Amino acid sequence: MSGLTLQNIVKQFGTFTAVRNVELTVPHGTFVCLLGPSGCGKTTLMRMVAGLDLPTSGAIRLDGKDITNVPTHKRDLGMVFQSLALFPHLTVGENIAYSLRIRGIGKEAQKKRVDELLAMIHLAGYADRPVAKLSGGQRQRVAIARALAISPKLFLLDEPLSALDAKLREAMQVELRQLQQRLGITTIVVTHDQREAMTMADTVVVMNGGEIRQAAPPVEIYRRPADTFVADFIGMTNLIDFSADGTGASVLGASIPGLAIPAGLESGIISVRPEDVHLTAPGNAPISGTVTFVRDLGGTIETFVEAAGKQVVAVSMPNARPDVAVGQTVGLKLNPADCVVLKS
Ligand SMILES: Nc1ncnc2c1ncn2[C@@H]1O[C@H](COP(=O)(O)OP(=O)(O)OP(=O)(O)O)[C@@H](O)[C@H]1O
Repeated sequence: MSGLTLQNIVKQFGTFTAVRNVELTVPHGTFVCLLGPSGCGKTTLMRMVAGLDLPTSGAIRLDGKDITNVPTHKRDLGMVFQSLALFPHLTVGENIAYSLRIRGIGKEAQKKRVDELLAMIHLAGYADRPVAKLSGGQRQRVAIARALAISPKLFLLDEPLSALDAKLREAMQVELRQLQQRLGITTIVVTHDQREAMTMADTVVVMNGGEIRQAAPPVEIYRRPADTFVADFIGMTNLIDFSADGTGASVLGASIPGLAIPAGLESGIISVRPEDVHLTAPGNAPISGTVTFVRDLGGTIETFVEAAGKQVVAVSMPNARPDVAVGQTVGLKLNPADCVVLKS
């Protein structure tokens, strides 16, 4: 298969298991984000893909070839790691040309490639600038260009945008994704920022405790989280207890017929996105509650409702603004198809 395959990767540091039984396929030309809280094993996994660490067991294949024991410099990688800063005493052009120069590529070819890359990162004409005179965003673009100079098969970035302020960071996320799409390069990015992962990735790999909890396209991670950890980590969802009642489930003190509960499960948690909670008149829906807070964010309106002692959030667009006030009793409609039964 063309692309990267991780087969049953385990990494132990002494008796501590930092990465456990990771199976992952990254098809050629796709963009994967490794996402998870601090200490979940993202960097450890990335370092093994880069050849900076050896797995305790398991195999890594690139385009079908076993590269588990191949040293980093023979893996055909471009890397942007936090620890790999630009060379401060070199110019922008010299930084980008570095890996071409050590491969013995001629001066003319180096210059041509540097100009090509500078145009790609919107810094045409910057070749002779000292890197010390660049802004944070410009530096990050130069680090990206330097990693891409040799046209690697695999592009690895560990928290590449974390040092940038929020606005620049968002702009760079779009830029990085566009660049990757233009080049069609297989790319893996480590991040702990769910919004960043959802913006850029074809596949978001959510990790916790050294394990992959879910690997899926952003929309699926968002709409159909696999378990309570993923739902909670992605955030802004309603996590509601249910108990099976024969025809469906009892949720917030009311019966929701048609909710598909796996056989044998008597109770658990469902995830319902706030945009799938529909507010209606109290007699119009099985669940009723009291409005406790309304937050108008301009683009969306969030209505907080307390039902059966639990807080539920409903999100509406301004063109469907709910006519409700704090203290009012409302009905809550949940469509069984929008309720995701989570693994614990
Ligand atoms: N060389 C090492 N020796 C011992 N333990 C290590 C080593 N490297 C990482 N660990 C441990 O392995 C676990 C995973 O670390 P890792 O750096 O992969 O997490 P991470 O998800 O990248 O976190 P962060 O977002 O904070 O960088 C952590 O508990 C860490 O302390």
